[in-house]
Amino acid sequence: MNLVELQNVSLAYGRMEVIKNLSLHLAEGEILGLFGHNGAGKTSTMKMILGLLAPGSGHVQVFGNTPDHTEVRKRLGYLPENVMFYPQLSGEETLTYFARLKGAANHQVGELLEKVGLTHAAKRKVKTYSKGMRQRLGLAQALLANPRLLLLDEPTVGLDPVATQELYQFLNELRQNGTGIILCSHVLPGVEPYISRAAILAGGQLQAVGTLSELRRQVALPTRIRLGSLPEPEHWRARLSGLGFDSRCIGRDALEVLTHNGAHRELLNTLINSSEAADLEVSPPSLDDLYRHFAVVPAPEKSQ
Ligand SMILES: Nc1ncnc2c1ncn2[C@@H]1O[C@H](COP(=O)(O)OP(=O)(O)OP(=O)(O)O)[C@@H](O)[C@H]1O
Repeated sequence: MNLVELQNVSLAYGRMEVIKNLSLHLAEGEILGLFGHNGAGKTSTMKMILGLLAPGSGHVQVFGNTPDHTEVRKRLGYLPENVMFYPQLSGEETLTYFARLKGAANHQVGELLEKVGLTHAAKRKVKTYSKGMRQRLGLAQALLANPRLLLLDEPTVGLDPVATQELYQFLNELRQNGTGIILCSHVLPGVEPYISRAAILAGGQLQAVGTLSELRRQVALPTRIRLGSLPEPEHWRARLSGLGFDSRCIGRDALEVLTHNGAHRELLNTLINSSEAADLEVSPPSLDDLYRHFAVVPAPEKSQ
């Protein structure tokens, strides 16, 4: 059974339709990256899964039930885009409060504070927390009661690079234990290795969904080859041009070549057999490249 199932869902605020005929699912043990421009409809989609907004048409099911079902709420964790807490409560009091609301065991409070690296600040009032600390507390709150489904809206906002990587590794562990995760982020490179599938929204419509390999097969985007540590980049540029490859200089001693239709294999053969073999980096189209290709906003609906 899918943890989340959206079938032909549409949603309007007043007369403005912001989600159009959206069908999407999330299986157990999957991390689905939900991507799109500002105003694409990511948060609205999450709110429908949470039962905070009802679709105008179509169906939303969570664990096979309607989202407002009490059992659904108990097994769901949510980190909103803007985390808000009572400023006068300490981190520990905040988490204890949410633990009571969610029926989570008390020992989870200390464990989760430890997990998100806030033990040292547990007794401090939340109003003295930095942005990243509030975000960590928000994550701890979302993880109370061991949810089977996690909805994370921009979870890495305010986190430093190490904390961001730790968060993704932790989400990966949860995924391996069967938790399903939907996460929205505008920072694509960091999340790329961790998502099972990407769903790309633009103007409230699903433009593409699939694993990165599936999305790559749908479009003919170039493979990037970067040649570094070249003693004479201009010499190499001319040589590559003779072989029919356009390249551009990157910094003092590197070149980048964009190859199409599998031509990177031919180029790699040539380069590997060269006596001056340089540092080589081969990159298939990235999540960022795919996003730029698919997230095309219909003109009248551009970013709000
Ligand atoms: N309460 C509301 N009332 C009216 N319109 C709204 C409301 N909330 C969102 N919208 C509109 O719905 C559309 C989708 O907004 P939503 O917040 O879902 O986008 P998003 O993809 O999460 O954007 P962002 O990346 O900026 O967070 C936007 O056009 C937005 O202006």
